[in-house]
Amino acid sequence: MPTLTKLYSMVEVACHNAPDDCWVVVDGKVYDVTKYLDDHPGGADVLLEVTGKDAKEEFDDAGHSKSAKELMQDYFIGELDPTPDIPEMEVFRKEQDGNFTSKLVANAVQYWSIPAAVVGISVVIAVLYVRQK
Ligand code: HEM
Repeated sequence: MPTLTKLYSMVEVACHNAPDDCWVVVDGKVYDVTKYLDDHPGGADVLLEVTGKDAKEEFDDAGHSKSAKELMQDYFIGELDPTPDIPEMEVFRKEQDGNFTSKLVANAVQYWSIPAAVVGISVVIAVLYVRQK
């Protein structure tokens, strides 16, 4: 039967970095070694040095035995989430200048200048036409 494996981000793992809350990552697997600190034959210090971090290199350097690797399973709590962190979306808002009058003027210029020019030119042409008669 398939089992559900909990996924942890590296950000979350990094929060468990104390002697009373000590997680380590080895080969993409997350271990809570808090209760093993005092029993670890390599000492608590080496584990505390890599707590909240990926300790694959240090773990391999120590040349752990097969039985040590089997023992690790007792402390396994989940796997590292392979999904890359998605940067938070930034919301861009057009600057609000808050000045009502200047906005009104800007809108008037934008939307009324052409019709007003057309009307003005038409009036001038009409006046000239009437005077000629
Ligand atoms: C759940 C995780 C771990 C378990 C269960 C574990 C278990 C053990 C065991 C049983 C030994 C005795 C030697 C052997 O049988 O290989 C040992 C030694 C050692 N471990 Fe770990 N270990 C763990 C994680 C780590 C990590 C992350 C590091 C490095 C940061 C580390 C560093 C060492 C060192 C330096 C020794 C001493 C090696 C020696 O004296 O030759 N261990 N460990």
